[in-house]
Amino acid sequence: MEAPLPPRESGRFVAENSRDVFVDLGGVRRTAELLLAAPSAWRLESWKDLHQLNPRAADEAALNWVFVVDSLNFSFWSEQEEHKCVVRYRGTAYSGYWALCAAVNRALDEGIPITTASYYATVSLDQVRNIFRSDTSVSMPLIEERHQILSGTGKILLEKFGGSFLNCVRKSEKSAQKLMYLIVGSFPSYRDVTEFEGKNISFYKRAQILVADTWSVLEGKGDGCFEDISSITMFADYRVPQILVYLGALKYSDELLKKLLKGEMLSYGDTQEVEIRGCSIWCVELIRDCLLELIKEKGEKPNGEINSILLDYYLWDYARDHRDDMKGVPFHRTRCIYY
Ligand SMILES: Nc1nc2c(c(CN[C@H]3C=C[C@H](O)[C@@H]3O)cn2[C@@H]2O[C@H](COP(=O)(O)O)[C@@H](O)[C@H]2O)c(=O)[nH]1
Repeated sequence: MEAPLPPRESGRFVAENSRDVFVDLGGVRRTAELLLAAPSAWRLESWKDLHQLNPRAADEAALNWVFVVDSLNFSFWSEQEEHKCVVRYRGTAYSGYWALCAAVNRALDEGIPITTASYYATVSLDQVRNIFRSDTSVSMPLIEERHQILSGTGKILLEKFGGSFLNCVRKSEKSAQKLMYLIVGSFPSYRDVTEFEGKNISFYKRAQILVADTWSVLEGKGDGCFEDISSITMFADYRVPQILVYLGALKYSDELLKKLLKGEMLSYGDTQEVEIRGCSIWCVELIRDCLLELIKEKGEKPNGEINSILLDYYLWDYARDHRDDMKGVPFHRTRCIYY
């Protein structure tokens, strides 16, 4: 099989050939203007400042936390919004992605070394059920897949990288692209690839967010000082497309919108599912270009990196904070281990 197009080129190819999802340039500009007004929010330090469950440190243990979390960072949506997995941790109830982080931190507090490869390489399904137990009657989705991925990934990390993700990062020689391809080459569950209009394409959503979270947890310094970090695209999940539609930067055909409003599921690799993910990647690339233009027009210099990672983080957090406003805009329901 020929090598898939890299994520950015895949996004562009999908956007140029999409039939049910469209980038709206007026909405792209309006979203760039919204972001321009909030420069303090989308900065690298926000990864720790805004999120109490993220590690405070920038050391090997923090990296191994990021690695386990991003290996399991997929598919948290529930059939009914009101019945979902919730993890209570230090007095706060967390759902979705944050329920995963809360469960990892709760396990560590309970003395379970969930971020140590020699532990999770041989973890049992019962132990995984206990670690990710919900405080409601709704369990975290795909718990058996999470067990498979944990033990398989732990074994590979032990065999190839001495049990520490830091060794994998160091092999990338401070290149974000090298690290991304080292991750997808070493760990099968990160191979987020599919076919569209006869071409092999890749979104590598979890591999890209793992590179981004590595950059963030190391605060862009030392082993995390990637000279090509801005080549990483937005992470094609099921939340950022929803906020892009809400902000008018992305549009769905009536037929697709009707399907999503009915709660119909899309399978991983379906044409419309690929169009939503690919157009989202390309849409955020255009928002970033437009934002850089606006800053230049204002005669200002960007303070620090302005890249698709920070825009993605900001949009994802914005979606979390505006969940109620977005009630009328559906997210697409795909059950898979890739996002
Ligand atoms: N595009 C994008 N997708 C992201 C994230 C994150 C978490 N990153 C945070 C951690 C550190 C940074 O500070 C980020 O704020 C999770 N996801 C995806 O969302 C979905 C979960 O959504 P919900 O069901 O509402 O919790 C699921 O597909 C998950 O894989 C992101 O940043 N960008």
